[in-house]
Amino acid sequence: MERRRVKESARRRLREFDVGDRFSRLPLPKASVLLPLTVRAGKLHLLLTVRAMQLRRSPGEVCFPGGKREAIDKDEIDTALREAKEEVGLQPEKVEVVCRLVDALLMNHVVTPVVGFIEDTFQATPNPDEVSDVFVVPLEYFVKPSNYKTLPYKTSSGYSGWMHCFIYDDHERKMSFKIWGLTAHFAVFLALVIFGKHPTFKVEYDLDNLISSAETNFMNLYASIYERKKSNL
Ligand SMILES: CCC(=O)SCCNC(=O)CCNC(=O)[C@H](O)C(C)(C)COP(=O)(O)OP(=O)(O)OC[C@H]1O[C@@H](n2cnc3c(N)ncnc32)[C@H](O)[C@@H]1OP(=O)(O)O
Ligand SMILES: [Mg+2]
Repeated sequence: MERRRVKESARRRLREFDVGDRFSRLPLPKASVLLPLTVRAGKLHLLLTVRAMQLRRSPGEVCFPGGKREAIDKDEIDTALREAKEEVGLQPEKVEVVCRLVDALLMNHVVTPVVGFIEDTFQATPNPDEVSDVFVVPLEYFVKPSNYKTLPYKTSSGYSGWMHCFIYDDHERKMSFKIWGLTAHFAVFLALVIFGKHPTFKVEYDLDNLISSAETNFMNLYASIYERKKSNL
């Protein structure tokens, strides 16, 4: 009963923030990630992966199941579900897709976060070519962390800013995970959407206008990178 209530309240909030296919036609290559939500002990948790060390890009970093769009994918949701199946053995029919949130930019790709509920009994089977570990974090950690800092960054196109960095200690497994950059950006936004409260650290949004400020941030970043590219042609 508690599980049903927690999911219903999250579902309602998420639907208000669904961008649908609003950003689908941006002329950049596409990638998607799945933000898999599960309810454990009455609380929402997010499933995350650790990338295999032999991957060319971002080896050993924490990220969501996901990857680049392929020709067979009909939309961003298809990409996220296909990649989640390939990487952690999650069957697409076992995911209740709820919404797409505002995109982000990484490595010249538009990355779409797709949010879905998965069963609390799901047992991941990581594909060792791409994933070395799978773990879950209470979603609330991304608004009320015990170990948090910001990291500066600068893109090759000259854009500079800062990013969130969380250290999450999984006491049961006696392991620590560093969650930062794009992955932390999506986790924080998801937690803000669902909990609708102020986090214990500074964020890049106007919390009274979360949807419009997230879209404005994205379009400003897009314009600063993409318009600069066009002017270099
Ligand atoms: C601001 C900078 C940051 O945020 S970095 C901070 C911390 N890191 C993060 O937040 C991670 C962010 N990155 C991501 O989420 C992902 O890289 C995104 C952008 C979603 C792209 O997905 P990604 O996982 O790289 O792409 P992908 O899954 O399509 O492919 C990954 C590589 O694996 C390869 N691959 C594919 N299938 C197989 C297979 N069966 N066996 C072996 N290898 C396989 C792909 O060819 C791909 O390789 P490559 O990257 O093209 O060299
Ligand atoms: Mg991947």
